[in-house]
Amino acid sequence: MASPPTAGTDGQSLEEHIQEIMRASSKHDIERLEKCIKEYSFPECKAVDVQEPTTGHSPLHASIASCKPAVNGSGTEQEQEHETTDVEASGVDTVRFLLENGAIWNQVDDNNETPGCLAYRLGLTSLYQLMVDAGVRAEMLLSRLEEYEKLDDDEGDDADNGMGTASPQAEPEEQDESLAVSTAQAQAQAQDVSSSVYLSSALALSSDKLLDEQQNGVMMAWEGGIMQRSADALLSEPGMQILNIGFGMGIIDSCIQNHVNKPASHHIVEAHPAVLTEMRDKGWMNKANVVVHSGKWQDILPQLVAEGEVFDAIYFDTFAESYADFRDFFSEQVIGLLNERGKWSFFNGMGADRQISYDVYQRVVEMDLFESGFDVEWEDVTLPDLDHEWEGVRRKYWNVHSYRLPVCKFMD
Ligand SMILES: C[S@@+](CC[C@H](N)C(=O)[O-])C[C@H]1O[C@@H](n2cnc3c(N)ncnc32)[C@H](O)[C@@H]1O
Repeated sequence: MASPPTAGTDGQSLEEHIQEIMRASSKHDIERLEKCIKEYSFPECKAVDVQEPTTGHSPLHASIASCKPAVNGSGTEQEQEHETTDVEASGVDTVRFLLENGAIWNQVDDNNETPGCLAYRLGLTSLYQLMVDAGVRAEMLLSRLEEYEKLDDDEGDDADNGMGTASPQAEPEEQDESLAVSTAQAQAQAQDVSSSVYLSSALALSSDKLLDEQQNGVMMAWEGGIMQRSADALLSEPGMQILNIGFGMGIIDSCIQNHVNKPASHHIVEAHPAVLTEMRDKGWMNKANVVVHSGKWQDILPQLVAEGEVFDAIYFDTFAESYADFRDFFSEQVIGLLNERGKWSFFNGMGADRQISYDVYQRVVEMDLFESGFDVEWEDVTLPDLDHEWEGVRRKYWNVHSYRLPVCKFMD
């Protein structure tokens, strides 16, 4: 939140203004909120974005928190449920009103929760859904703005920016540092490494993980189940031509090699010199049906298209690249490489450090895939308990319970 001035203009202190806004929010008093928005215009901070000093709650948090289902009620269970539903309905109106008046969807409180995280934790489904919708709108708007900016910028600039730059604020230059959690931004912070830095950094490979120089998890063995299911989803019959982008620990490539539906040919694109050395040491360059392409997919894939290579299945899982890179991959490259009845998939880890980001990204990706001419089906994969997996890893990048495995095809 931008710091508001210390005194109001009507004799009331700013703290009193904030208290009034928070009270109106928790009571779902839209009339009073309307008045607050009109009257308390802080030059640097909108009334809808104030934060309560002891909890860091925004008006959105307050509106949601007061919908919390009562634990000790006197009525029957049914009556309690009914009460909760009524409160939630008035919460929905208030949250909608705040969002329409510019409230920031992903402002975090002192508990590191966005309003959506709070709604999720409290099991308030309709409020959670409203916050997901708000996140999707903000992310889509931002990604469109970025496209316009890109058009204005020098066309050949391929500088990497981590896993995306999206933020819910409409204008990137107006971003406030304390509101830094958005889906794509969370990823950027999670990795905190650009593609060019990553590709020239030393790597450490152990039996259960591949780390970069800053101990970011590039790949971890717990993802093995996801890789197996992804290979199963793609290899529907023997004798297919498959392309995998990003070798990492070679988990999915081993699943492909050992699959009951053995592929006729198996191409792998890998850009990191240390990973390529490991591949060489482990004999991947000499396997009968394997072709390894050393270099970035951005350079290799256009060559494969020019050579007329076509695949029945493609898997995409790179590291330290932006969402814009990924979008370039599926909007520009897949069309030239995938057989018209082929299938492709990708590692769906965007926003996976909190449920709301994961859900927002799923919708954003779905829309972008649709725009590029793909249908996507999602399969749920239950994950094991990951609590003990993160020792020695800089940041826990996975914080959602189940994995949604995408299978994409050209639209009919
Ligand atoms: C997350 S790992 C892949 C893990 C793999 N799916 C597995 O099952 O072990 C990502 C890999 O992509 C590679 N990579 C990153 N950027 C790349 C790029 N632009 N082109 C090709 N490979 C890239 C990384 O070096 C790394 O080996």
